[in-house]
Amino acid sequence: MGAAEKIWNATEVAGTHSSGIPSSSRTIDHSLSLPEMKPRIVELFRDLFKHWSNLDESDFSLETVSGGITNLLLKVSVREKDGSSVSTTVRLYGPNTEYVIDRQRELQAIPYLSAAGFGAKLLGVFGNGMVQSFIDARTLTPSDMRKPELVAEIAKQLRRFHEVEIPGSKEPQLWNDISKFFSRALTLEFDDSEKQKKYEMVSFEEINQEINGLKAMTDRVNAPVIYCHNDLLSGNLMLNDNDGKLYFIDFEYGSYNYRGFDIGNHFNEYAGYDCDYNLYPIQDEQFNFFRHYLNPDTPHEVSKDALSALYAETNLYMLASHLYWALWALIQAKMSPIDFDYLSYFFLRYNEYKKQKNMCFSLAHSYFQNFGCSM
Ligand SMILES: Nc1ncnc2c1ncn2[C@@H]1O[C@H](COP(=O)(O)OP(=O)(O)OP(=O)(O)O)[C@@H](O)[C@H]1O
Repeated sequence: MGAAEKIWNATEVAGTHSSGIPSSSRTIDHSLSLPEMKPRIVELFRDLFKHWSNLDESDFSLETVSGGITNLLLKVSVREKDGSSVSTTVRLYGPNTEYVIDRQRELQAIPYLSAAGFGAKLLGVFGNGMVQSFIDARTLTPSDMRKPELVAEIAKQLRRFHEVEIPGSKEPQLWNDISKFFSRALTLEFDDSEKQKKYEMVSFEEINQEINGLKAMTDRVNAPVIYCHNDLLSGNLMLNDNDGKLYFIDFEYGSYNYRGFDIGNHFNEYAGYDCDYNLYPIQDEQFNFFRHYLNPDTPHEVSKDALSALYAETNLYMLASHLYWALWALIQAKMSPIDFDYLSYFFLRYNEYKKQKNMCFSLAHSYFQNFGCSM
């Protein structure tokens, strides 16, 4: 058993899931270089993991895994006294990410998701980040994500994910989050005059009407409320090619939410990093996903009506995913230190919403006519 597992088991034995995780109030400055960061990370590890407190600084090695769009992710390998090596990741939360991410919500859910076999194991938390186990797998690309054999596996796992119960409120967060993002986005001011001009082109009155109209429409759909990942893009899916194990990672946006939102949001991610929405899955591809999601053991037994119902639900909530990330991008345009054209990203997502709206609404209307209001 590796040390990481030893720590994990110890924390589980120590008591209820969330209370047993080692924690430290230390923070690590995001802007330091790796050599400057190293002694601070070593101190943090000594603080969190007492059985590593006697190791030398030279027993620790650091490398960057990813800048991520949101966080800085480091791989920290620890050489133990017996010569074995344990690999962990240290995630440093990006500055100002608290404007769009509820860290308490994330930390509350991780131990339960982890106990159900999802994601990396949570080993420790600190002032501005967390330590997790290192997953030995490769990150999927957007084109991997649509390969039929992987689609089946993703759909099955998403179904299992949606069955995890997280204690606390079961209230769906979609419209609460959209409303929070909307209020925050409404009163931004940019020092850069070009950005300010672009921002002033946003019609919040129109967006508000769209939010209300879409909410009224989705309220007519009886979408199950379950624990959702809410950000299932290819970068959050990892695959170990040797044993075929697929990992869902990064639960920052996880919450109780509508089933159709999680699936529709995942389908939007087929557009990939170039945001080519022509790559959105066609009906046959969606049905393939739905079959494995609805009936993982006997996918070919799913009825046509069940497929049509989930099709209408998913494609209505797919619109909500565009509104959600469009408003998120406005806040990021102001708050994020990352050099990315978030304002253009707002227009991209909002224009795609407008482009798809009529098609998705008429799909839902014809579903309501044929099958009544409840799906
Ligand atoms: N526990 C882990 N073990 C190994 N690699 C990991 C682990 N967690 C994340 N990664 C790698 O780092 C990348 C970024 O991680 P993550 O998605 O958690 O960061 P992020 O800043 O939230 O990114 P984004 O905002 O783009 O989703 C992942 O795509 C994956 O390649």
